Amino acid sequence: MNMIINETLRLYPPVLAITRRVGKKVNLANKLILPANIEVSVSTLAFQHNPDIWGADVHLFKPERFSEGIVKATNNNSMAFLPFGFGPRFCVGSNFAITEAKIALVMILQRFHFTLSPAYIHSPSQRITTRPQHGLQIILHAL
Ligand code: HEM
Repeated sequence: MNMIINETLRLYPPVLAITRRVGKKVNLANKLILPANIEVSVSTLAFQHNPDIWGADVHLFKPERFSEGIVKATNNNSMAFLPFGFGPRFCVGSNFAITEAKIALVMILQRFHFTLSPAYIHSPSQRITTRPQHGLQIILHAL
C-alpha cells in the first residue's frame, strides 16, 4: 500500500509548491545568485513530473516504481520526491496522514471492492490543495 500512496502523492501532490524567503544573498553552485529578501517557490509538481528524474513513463501511474525505495525510484535524486516537503520544515503530520489513509482504505476494502464510475472526469485542480474538480465517483460492490 505504501507504493500506491507514494505514487498517488507523486502524480497528484496535495501541496503544489513550497515557498521560502531568501534570508541573505546566496550563490547556488555558481549557477544562480539569489538576492536577499526574495521569495522562492519550489514546485513539487515540476520535480515529481520531471522525465529526466522519473523516466519516460513519468506521467503513468506505476506504483511499482517505488518497489525498491525512493532513492531508486528517483534515480538517486530523493529530494525530487517531496510531497511532504524537505529539511527542518518537513511535514510533522506525514505519518499521521499516511496511517489515516491506510486505515480508511482498509476499512473500505474489508467490505467492498470498487470500480471507477463512467461519470468520472479526470481533472485534477487546485483549491488550496489538489483535488478532483468534479468529484470522484466510484461504484461500490459489497463483498
Ligand atoms: C497528505 C497529507 C499532507 C500533505 C501532502 C502535507 C504536506 C506538507 C508540506 C509539503 C509541508 C511543508 C511546508 C513547507 O515546507 O513550507 C507540511 C508542513 C506541515 N504539515 Fe503537513 N501535510 C499533510 C498532512 C498533515 C497533517 C495531517 C498534519 C497535522 C496533523 C500536518 C501538519 C503540518 C505542519 C504542522 C507543518 C509545518 C511543519 C513545520 O513548519 O515545522 N500535515 N505539510
